[in-house]
Amino acid sequence: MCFYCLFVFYSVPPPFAIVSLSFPCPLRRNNDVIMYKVTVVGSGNWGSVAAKLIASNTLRLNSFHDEVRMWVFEEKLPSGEKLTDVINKTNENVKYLPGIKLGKNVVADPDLENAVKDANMLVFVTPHQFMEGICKRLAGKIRPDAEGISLIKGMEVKKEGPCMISTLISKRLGINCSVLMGANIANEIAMEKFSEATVGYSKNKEAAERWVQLFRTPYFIVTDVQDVEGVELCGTLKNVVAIAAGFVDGLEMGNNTKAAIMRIGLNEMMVFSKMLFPSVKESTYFESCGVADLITTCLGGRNRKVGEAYARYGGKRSFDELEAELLNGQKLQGVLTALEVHEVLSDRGCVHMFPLFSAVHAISAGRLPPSAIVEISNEKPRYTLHYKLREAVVFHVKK
Ligand SMILES: NC(=O)c1ccc[n+]([C@@H]2O[C@H](COP(=O)([O-])OP(=O)(O)OC[C@H]3O[C@@H](n4cnc5c(N)ncnc54)[C@H](O)[C@@H]3O)[C@@H](O)[C@H]2O)c1
Ligand SMILES: O=P(O)(O)OC[C@H](O)CO
Repeated sequence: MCFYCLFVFYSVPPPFAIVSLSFPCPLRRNNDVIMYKVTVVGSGNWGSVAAKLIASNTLRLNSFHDEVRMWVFEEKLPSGEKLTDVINKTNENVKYLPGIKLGKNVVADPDLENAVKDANMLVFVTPHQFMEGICKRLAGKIRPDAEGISLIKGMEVKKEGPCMISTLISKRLGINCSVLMGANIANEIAMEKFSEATVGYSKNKEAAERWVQLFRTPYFIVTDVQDVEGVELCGTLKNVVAIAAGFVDGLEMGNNTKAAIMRIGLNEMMVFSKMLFPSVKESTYFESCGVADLITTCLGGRNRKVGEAYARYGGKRSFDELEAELLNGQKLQGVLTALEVHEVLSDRGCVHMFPLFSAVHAISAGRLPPSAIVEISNEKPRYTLHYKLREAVVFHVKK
């Protein structure tokens, strides 16, 4: 029900309200049936901004239910109040997105099963390490006609091999799952500064277009590409490069070195993606999810920030400690992803093809000093990009 209808419902005496509500709502452009109900699973920094973007559109678009439910991993604030209660009272996520109103139609809900039960559009946006547990809890509890989208930048490595988060969601919940990635530092989008994003889908173009409609605003431009793996791997792997960029900042190596790290990183991202999924399109790297996200994350992201601090302390303080000190409950993805990438590379016997990814893992695991990150950029490249791409694909086919 829209705000006008709610107003009629509560302020007009019952018999007249029923008559009024049986006419088409004057605030709706036509009398479409409302078909889609959205729940956001996650309420961190990006999760809260995603809820804000979506909530501004569900109010405007006929086919979406106005209310947007947002699942909150409940926690107590220093005041003793519950985060969910404070969000619902103030319309602000005071811990993960202070100072920004989410929209009155965002309802925070600490009960995961309750939050998803009526939704047929599920937006997943939690740190990737929590998704396995969340999927276990949700299996069999969601609508069978639900569609999913993952905004999560990360992957899992299982015994059977690497598993993208959208695949985990698809398999565990039995639903189609697209992805949305891009140059999207959440705090900037919260302030409605212009940015772009990419929706990646595999088969269902219609669903992808609906996601574009749900997220797109005049300041948040979303396009779709048929390359779900390419888009998701861009978002996942750039976090490893961002850690490297942070090391370079901490070592005060300057802009040329950082640009070199970004170039080498992009190269490794492309080769790694092709190795896992030969179908990944090179053009995807020129969408917002590719080179643009790599740039923004290496300039202004949280992975970069904590990587910088790690190098400034000469590797003497752990990432966990620095994350807790600098990010107030927000989570880094890059260190865990570097480990996951390393496991894939070791398993396939091709660590040597990825000196930057491997150095980030070795440094963050404390086996090399932060300065090792620039030593690898002194190495003569042993392959051209095309040679590497070919080798990666051949390797994949052999496996
Ligand atoms: N913040 C950004 O700028 C940004 C932008 C684009 C994509 N992303 C991606 O979005 C995803 C979510 O990041 P975010 O920034 O919204 O989160 P965040 O790092 O700001 O917050 C951490 C969240 O995890 C929750 N949490 C803590 N323990 C948990 C548990 N055991 N189970 C479930 N949840 C738990 C916290 O309550 C909080 O909501 C990540 O994959 C990130 O890479 C973030
Ligand atoms: O702050 P980071 O490093 O998690 O990066 C945020 C976004 O992914 C940038 O698009």
